[in-house]
Amino acid sequence: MKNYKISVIKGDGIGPEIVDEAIKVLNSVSKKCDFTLDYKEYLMGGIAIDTTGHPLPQETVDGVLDSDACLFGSIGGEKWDTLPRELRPETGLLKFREEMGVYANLRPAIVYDELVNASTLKPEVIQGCDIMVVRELIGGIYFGQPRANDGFKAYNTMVYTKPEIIRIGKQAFELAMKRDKRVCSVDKANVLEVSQLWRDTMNELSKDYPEVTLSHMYVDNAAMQLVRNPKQFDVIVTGNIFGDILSDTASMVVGSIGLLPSASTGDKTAIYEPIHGSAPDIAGMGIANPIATILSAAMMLRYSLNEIKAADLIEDAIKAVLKDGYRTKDLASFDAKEVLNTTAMGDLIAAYISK
Ligand SMILES: NC(=O)C1=CN([C@@H]2O[C@H](COP(=O)(O)OP(=O)(O)OC[C@H]3O[C@@H](n4cnc5c(N)ncnc54)[C@H](O)[C@@H]3O)[C@@H](O)[C@H]2O)C=CC1
Ligand SMILES: CC(C)CC(=O)C(=O)O
Ligand SMILES: [Mg+2]
Repeated sequence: MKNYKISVIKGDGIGPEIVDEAIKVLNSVSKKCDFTLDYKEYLMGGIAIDTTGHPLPQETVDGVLDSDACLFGSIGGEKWDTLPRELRPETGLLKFREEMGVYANLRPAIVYDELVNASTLKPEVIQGCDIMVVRELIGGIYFGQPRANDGFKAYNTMVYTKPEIIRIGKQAFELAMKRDKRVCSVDKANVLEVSQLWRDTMNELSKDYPEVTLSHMYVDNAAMQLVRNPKQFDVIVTGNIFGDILSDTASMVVGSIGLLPSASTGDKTAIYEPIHGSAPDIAGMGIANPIATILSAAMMLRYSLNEIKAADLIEDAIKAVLKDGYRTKDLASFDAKEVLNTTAMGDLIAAYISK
C-alpha cells in the first residue's frame, strides 16, 4: 500500500479548524482508495512566533522539503500586527514560499452547478464559469528591493526579470493547452515599466503556443470584467499582487472566499492552501467554511500524489453535500436546507465519501 508523508501547517485563526476538517476528509478517502497518509505538523506564523520567537522555524522548512506535499491553513492576526515587519507572520509566509521555490500559485475559481444561486451575481452570468488564475508567487512588489518606511517616506519596488516572467507564463500556456486554450495576461502596462516587460515577454512566449489565444488586459479593467462577465476568462496569468487581489475578487463570483483552494507549485515541492487568510473575525466560532481547504487537499491528491480517484471522490462529495442543501454560515442565505458548523461540514463530506 502506498504511503505518503504530508507536512501540515495549521497556522493561526481559523487555520487549525479548517485543516482539521481537511485531514478528516483525507483520512476518509485514503481508506477508500487504499493508501495511507503520515502527517507531521510544523509551526509557522503567529503560533511559531509565540512558541519559538520566529515566524518560520528552520525545522518547518526542512520538514516540508522532506515531505511529499504540504497542507497549509492560514497565518496572521492582529496580535502580531505591531511587530517589526521582519518578525511578522506574513513575512514568514513570504519567506516560506520563496524558500520552497513555489513560484506558480494556481487558484481555480469554478462555479459548481450546485451553487449557481450562491453568488450575489446572476446565475446566468456565472453558470459554467471555470477560471484558473495563475499568480506569480515569489516575485513582484511583495519581494522587491529596496523597500522601507522611515515614518515619513515609505516605498516598495515592483521587480520582475524576464526569466521569472517566462517561467510563470509557461505554466499558464501549458495549463491553457489542457483547457479552453485562452490566456488573458493581466498587467498595468499603460503605467508600469515592469508590466511592459511582462506584456512583451508574454507576446514572445505566445509564439511557442500557436494554438493558444493570448489577450492582454489592464488590471483595473480585469477586476471589473471579472464581475461583469467572468465567463470570458479561461486562464488568467498575472503578477503577485494583481493575482492576490483578482483571486479574492473571483471568489465572489463563486460565492464565498471559503470555497477557493489553491496549489502553490514549483520545482522542489508544493503547498496546498485556501486562498483566504486566518479570518480572525470568525476564529474559534466554528463557522468557518472548510471547503476551500478540503478542495486544496483534493488538489494535493491530484497534482502531487497522483491519486486522481481520491481527488475526484472528494470533489464529488462536496458537490453532493452542496446539492443536498448543506451550507456553512457564509453561504446560509443561498438555498440552504441546513446550516452546519465547520466540524459538521467536515463530518458530512467525510461521510459522503465513505458511503
Ligand atoms: N495565506 C495566508 O495565510 C493569508 C493570511 N492572511 C492574513 O489573515 C489575516 C486576516 O486577513 P483578512 O484581510 O481579514 O482576510 P481573510 O481572508 O482572513 O478574511 C476576509 C473575510 O473573509 C472571511 N473568511 C475568510 N475565510 C473564510 C472561510 N473559510 N469561511 C468563512 N468566511 C471566511 C473572513 O471572516 C473575513 O470576513 C491577516 O493577518 C492577513 O495578513 C491573509 C490572506 C492570506
Ligand atoms: C501575506 C499575503 C501575501 C497572503 C495573501 O493574501 C495571499 O497569498 O493570498
Ligand atoms: Mg490574498
